[in-house]
Amino acid sequence: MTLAQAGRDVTLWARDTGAVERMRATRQAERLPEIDLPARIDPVSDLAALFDCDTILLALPAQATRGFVTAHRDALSGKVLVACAKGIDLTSLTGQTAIIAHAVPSATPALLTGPSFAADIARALPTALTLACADEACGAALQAALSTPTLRLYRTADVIGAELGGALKNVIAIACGACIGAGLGDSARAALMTRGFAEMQRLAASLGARPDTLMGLSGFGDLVLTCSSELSRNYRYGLALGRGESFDSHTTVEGAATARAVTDLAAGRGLDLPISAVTARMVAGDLTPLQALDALINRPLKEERE
Ligand SMILES: NC(=O)C1=CN([C@@H]2O[C@H](COP(=O)(O)OP(=O)(O)OC[C@H]3O[C@@H](n4cnc5c(N)ncnc54)[C@H](O)[C@@H]3O)[C@@H](O)[C@H]2O)C=CC1
Ligand SMILES: O=C(CO)COP(=O)(O)O
Repeated sequence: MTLAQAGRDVTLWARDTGAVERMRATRQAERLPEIDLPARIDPVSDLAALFDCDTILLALPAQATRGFVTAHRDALSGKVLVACAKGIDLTSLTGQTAIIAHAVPSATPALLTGPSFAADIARALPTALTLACADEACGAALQAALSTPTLRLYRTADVIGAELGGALKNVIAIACGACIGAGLGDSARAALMTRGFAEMQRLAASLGARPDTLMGLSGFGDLVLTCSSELSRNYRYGLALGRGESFDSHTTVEGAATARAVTDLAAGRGLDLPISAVTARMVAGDLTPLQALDALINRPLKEERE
């Protein structure tokens, strides 16, 4: 939307031919109601249309990326593939760019991440994001190509750090939603955000991320947004958990699978990540929010820096 508003031609591929036909007919997308698609967006359902595109943004749920890039590795060969998903793949326990690199070795993987709700960007509200690419020349070219008058991109070569910030904040957002949903208050949420951020930094450092990346838009920035806005699906899912209500199972909630992945990664590294661990158990239905609180608040007292 923002690229088309800025005058670039955009091909929008989707697998659902009915949805594509409706987008072509109504010039609106069902997930972004009441916002008109700019004329420069061309919705298509034939993957062959991507053969002419040298840069492709992949906006699939994180757990779907592996299957998609593996199935379409020939069509994606040699392209610049920009992952937009925020999650850790449960099978490989890796981020999106490692999945792309493994499935399509001839592609150049990159990542677009940071605090942004789709509806805000589509409405041309001001937004700042992180563009991460290990190939620095490609990263600079992408930064220029994907920035618009309302979307300001910052660049980094620390792909691991940017990926982990975006993935891990979703787990903490579920915990924060559960906290508010269970009526535990804003002070408790601030504690969860802060101690949750410490867990994000600890795991990211053990996986090779640069500390300053976690302090940036892709880490701290997205944590703040996702833990404090009811526009976030991860936060709303947490709210439902806290209230003991059900949640629409068709809605993409990346933090649910990533909480499990974080538990596996932490176990393999001997890391203690208590908020992520109780969140994974709440998601699995093994712990109520009040039992989670009990488990966290009764831990042995310690120094804050530990
Ligand atoms: N919606 C938002 O505001 C933001 C979303 N993201 C991230 O983008 C990723 C996708 O999120 P949304 O677009 O919001 O989710 P969504 O659930 O609205 O859309 C995902 C789309 O992928 C399609 N899809 C699923 N599996 C597929 C497959 N195997 N092949 C082809 N298409 C498939 C679905 O049919 C759906 O149209 C997530 O990781 C999310 O964290 C990141 C920043 C903001
Ligand atoms: O990543 C997002 C905001 O930056 C979107 O958050 P949700 O997936 O929780 O809706």
